[in-house]
Amino acid sequence: MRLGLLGGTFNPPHIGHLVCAAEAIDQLELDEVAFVPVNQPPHKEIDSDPGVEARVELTRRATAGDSRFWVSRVDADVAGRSYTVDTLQRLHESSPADDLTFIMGGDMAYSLPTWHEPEAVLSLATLGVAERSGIRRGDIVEHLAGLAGVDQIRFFDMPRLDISSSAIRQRVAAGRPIRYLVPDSVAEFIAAEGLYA
Ligand SMILES: Nc1ncnc2c1ncn2[C@@H]1O[C@H](COP(=O)(O)OP(=O)(O)OP(=O)(O)O)[C@@H](O)[C@H]1O
Ligand SMILES: O=C(O)c1ccc[n+]([C@@H]2O[C@H](COP(=O)([O-])O)[C@@H](O)[C@H]2O)c1
Repeated sequence: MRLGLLGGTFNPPHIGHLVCAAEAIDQLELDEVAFVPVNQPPHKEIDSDPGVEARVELTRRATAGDSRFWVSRVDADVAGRSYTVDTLQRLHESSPADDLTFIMGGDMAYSLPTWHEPEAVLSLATLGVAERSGIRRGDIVEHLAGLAGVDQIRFFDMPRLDISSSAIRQRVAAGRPIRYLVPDSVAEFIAAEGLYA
């Protein structure tokens, strides 16, 4: 199977994540996309973290309407920080026949040289990079030149959606609406649990 992986904090998931995954399936010819909520990302503290179980539940709700999407606990179950190279290694060991594509927004691709063992990441998976926030593929390729396996990167287009989880949290805190920016079932859980208020 050609399996896409979209890793993130998903605090909360929003339509930018869903469009990104759907466009990756379409343009990179993937069969499915597993959303991978991370317990603790390697490079940042999670702002207003409701806990990994709440973020897993939010991600389940966000992906429930599409049979090609599912939620993997491979990083949620790791105590402490998880590095993508380890995540890919675990997935490769559990399903060696799967062809893995690690999907990310262009902003994340730019940071790849600072990741833990980026060349090993590129040896374990294709990188599927969405152009986002005006970051151009030429700039990314130039920035990553010199990394072995950089030819493993595949780009795909998506409509620019200027939406981020931080902006959603700020809206909730300010009492502004988030309807249409997140699936209704996500907004309902945020309201019911009083998240980000
Ligand atoms: N609007 C968007 N368009 C395309 N890709 C996105 C968008 N928002 C997030 N992504 C990508 O989804 C992945 C997971 O992102 P993450 O869960 O950290 O969301 P975020 O909105 O960037 O969060 P935050 O605002 O809290 O930093 C990353 O690869 C990120 O680049
Ligand atoms: O492995 C690394 O060094 C590494 C560094 C930065 C980000 N990542 C992964 O990239 C994904 C998106 O990160 P973020 O910050 O948008 O949540 C998520 O799965 C992170 O674990 C991984």
